[in-house]
Amino acid sequence: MGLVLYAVQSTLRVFSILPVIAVLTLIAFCVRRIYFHPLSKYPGPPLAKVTDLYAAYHAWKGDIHVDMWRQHRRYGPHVRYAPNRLNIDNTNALKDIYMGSKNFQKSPNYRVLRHGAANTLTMINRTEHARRRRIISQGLSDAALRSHEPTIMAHIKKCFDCLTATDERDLGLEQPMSPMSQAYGPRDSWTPPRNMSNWFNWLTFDIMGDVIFGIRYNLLTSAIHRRIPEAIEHSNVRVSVLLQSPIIRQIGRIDRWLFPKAIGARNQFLTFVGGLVDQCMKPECTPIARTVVSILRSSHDPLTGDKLTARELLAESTTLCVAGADTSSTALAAIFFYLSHTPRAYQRLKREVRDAFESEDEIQTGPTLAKLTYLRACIDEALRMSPPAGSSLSRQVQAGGAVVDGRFFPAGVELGVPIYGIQHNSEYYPAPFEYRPERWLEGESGNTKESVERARSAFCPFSVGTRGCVGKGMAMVELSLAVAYAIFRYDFKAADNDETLKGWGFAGEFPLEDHITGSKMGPMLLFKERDILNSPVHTRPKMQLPRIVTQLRPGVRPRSASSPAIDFSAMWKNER
Ligand code: HEM
Repeated sequence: MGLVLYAVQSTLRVFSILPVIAVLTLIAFCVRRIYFHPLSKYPGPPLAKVTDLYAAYHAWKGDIHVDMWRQHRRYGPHVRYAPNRLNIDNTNALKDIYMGSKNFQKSPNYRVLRHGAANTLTMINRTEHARRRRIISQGLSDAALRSHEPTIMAHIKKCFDCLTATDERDLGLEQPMSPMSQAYGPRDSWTPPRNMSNWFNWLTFDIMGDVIFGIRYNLLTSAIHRRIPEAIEHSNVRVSVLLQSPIIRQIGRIDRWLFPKAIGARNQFLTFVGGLVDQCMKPECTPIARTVVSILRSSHDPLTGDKLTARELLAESTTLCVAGADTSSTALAAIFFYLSHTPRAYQRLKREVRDAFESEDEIQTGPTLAKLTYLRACIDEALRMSPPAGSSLSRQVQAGGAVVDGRFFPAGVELGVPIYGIQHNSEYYPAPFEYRPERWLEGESGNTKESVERARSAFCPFSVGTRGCVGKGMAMVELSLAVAYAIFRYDFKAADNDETLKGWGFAGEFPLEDHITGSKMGPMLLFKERDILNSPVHTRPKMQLPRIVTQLRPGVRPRSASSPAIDFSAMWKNER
């Protein structure tokens, strides 16, 4: 009996000291992370030094890009933003991490972004990635872009035709549109306010569907698939949290009950894209024009001769679709937001574009568009202030360590440069919260060659180096054509009650919630057809440019002697 009592008492004693052991272990764990970690000498938010749940919280909230910027203002250029992760806010780090030493790989956390097989964006291993990228680049090469351009332009025209439709009922059309000129006459009064985030989401998804798969989603004209961009936004909330703190998924899949809506949305999207790829892979599917998938199906790695398997093709096309649509629509919404709230820039851009072209059919990539330096400056300035992917893209130091910004970092540590943060660093951009396209133009507003180069050196909305955006050329074509076309053909202005400006914007900027890419609202804009007939007569000589074919899926654009092959890389050569 006494023995039993003794056993019970001992058990109770052990149980009573368990919480004490747990607390001591936790303290030891925190002390180790704070004081005995290779990053312990770097400052940062106290909670972030102990757990990556700090970063996960801001990813969930959507203000991680702004918080990273804020922490640099508080602690300086080096901020420990998670126990094993350091953010560095200068151009030395941008060069060293993304463009310099080969001793970096993407953070293993990128695995949470995978849909089934690994893809170019989520691949960690450098050699594997290089092989895959050599194949993917063929689908987005300059030659491929030239064949995609008429499709892109046709969707842009359709978008503005729809959103300026005289008949409001047309906005919810369930049928594919009839030829635009018949269905939509010119509008000579202001449209009601249009939510441009929606319109640009629909536009860019239609473009990606057509260019990648040769399939029309028709989000611009039909409500049937409009839930897809929303589904991606929901899904991104969960994934952005897991990217910061993958342990949330590893511990008993608690993400399933934290984000049930996001998981449902992801499955909805994957089923949708899976269906598209299935259609494209059928032998009888022969698209009218070249699509990215049709190019990738027949491409092989020039070094190894490898081709993509069906599974890899699915993973790649899904990624291209998401990576390309979401980001470009955010960029477009930001550009229109800043133009509609900066009359000086808007007026100057109007003059530049309207003087350059005599008819909308002249608007295409080529020497004239490339000469529109203010247009390019307006786009860059919007990408600087509201980068569609604004947080820090972590890279892991490999065996042997790496020197970054003059300091040595051992293997296993993760480093990154916050994109929104460095693009708001006043060392590179005086008055960083002001929309000033002129800052990109040498000789204007006191800009010197050095000051413009300094601004360029920190500009990284597409990231830089071998893991920089493979779709940058295509994105810049989309943005330039859409802005030039809208400016040429319409007048637009912000709605008086533009909700975009209220509530969740930061320092008067276009408000973005950063969940890997930015989710957005607005701007609310009104459009009116420009009165071309009564505008001042152009005095410049008419340029000999070929007309572009405007119907949807027109095939490869015809070339003539007056239409030299365009070197897209040269057009955007200032970019890295
Ligand atoms: C304004 C539009 C765009 C922006 C701001 C943008 C931004 C970026 C950024 C910052 C990265 C690096 C991501 C990282 O390291 O984690 C990236 C990578 C990537 N982007 Fe874009 N992107 C845009 C448009 C596009 C388009 C149109 C496509 C496809 C057609 C695309 C496809 C990709 C792919 C596949 C990668 C992975 C590249 C690699 O790791 O080799 N993006 N993009």
